[in-house]
Amino acid sequence: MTRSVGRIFSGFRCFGSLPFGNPPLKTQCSSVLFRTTSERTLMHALPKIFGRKPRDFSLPNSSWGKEMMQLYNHYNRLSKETTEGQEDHGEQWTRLPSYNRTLKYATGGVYLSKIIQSKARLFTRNIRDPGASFEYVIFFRQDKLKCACIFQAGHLLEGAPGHVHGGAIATMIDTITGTHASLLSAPVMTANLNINYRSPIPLGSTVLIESILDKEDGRKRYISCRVTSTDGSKLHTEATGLFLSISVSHLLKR
Ligand SMILES: CCCCCCCC(=O)SCCNC(=O)CCNC(=O)[C@H](O)C(C)(C)COP(=O)(O)OP(=O)(O)OC[C@H]1O[C@@H](n2cnc3c(N)ncnc32)[C@H](O)[C@@H]1OP(=O)(O)O
Repeated sequence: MTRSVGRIFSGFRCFGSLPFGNPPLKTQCSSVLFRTTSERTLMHALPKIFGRKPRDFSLPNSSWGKEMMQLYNHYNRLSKETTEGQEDHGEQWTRLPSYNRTLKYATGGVYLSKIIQSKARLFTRNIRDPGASFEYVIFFRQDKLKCACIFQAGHLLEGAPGHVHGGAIATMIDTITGTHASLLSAPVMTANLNINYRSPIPLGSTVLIESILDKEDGRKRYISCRVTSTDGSKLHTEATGLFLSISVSHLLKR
């Protein structure tokens, strides 16, 4: 039990950055998660245990439009160039892989059924039809002071006719600011979100969501966020969030 809780905690440290996909994250997470030979063996056996390698939802698919692809290529280029050139570590961006069963994959399949029900899926990744709901990819800067998310809103996210539902926008804001906070000090939970909706987001369009760390104070992380058009000229939404780092036992309380 204690060991399982320990592994879950390790998994949370990689909450937004899982041991598959991007090489820098793989190194970071695997050093935490798979220290023993048996754990490494388990890691190699994972595809057999789960049948196949989990789908990384943050990679391009056929539904991604021109703007989504342009921005993705932009951040991807910055990630590769700075990684290869080792020029400026502060400006180095990294793509975060994204799975629909984050904690299960982050912990190499070791989890407590009390926390993860077998049918549980990450809210933003539970519709497999490409382009129907939340298409997004998050990049973070290596110094973790800034995250950038490219978000294309699918037809299932309608609120006001022809526009994205405010709750869907809030979900994306919680996702990027929560991911940002968890990169700084996982595990975290959202304590407060304040959102101002400034201009509606047309359904099917692509927007840029950027988050910055405003302040750290003990267990508290204050993160603010702006949703804009991809060229930054139009402000759609502004938000601030407070995230509190928690102990794993907090999640076991019922
Ligand atoms: C991969 C995708 C990532 C997505 C991330 C999504 C994350 C989520 O959505 S989490 C789900 C939504 N959030 C929740 O359900 C959280 C529910 N709330 C809770 O569990 C608890 O209230 C929790 C954990 C936030 C805080 O509880 P606890 O750890 O006991 O802290 P507590 O002792 O009450 O407060 C600690 C400090 O924070 C402050 N604080 C707590 N809540 C708030 C709040 N809402 N507003 C302002 N300050 C607050 C307290 O005043 C206190 O301040 P100080 O230390 O200066 O006295």
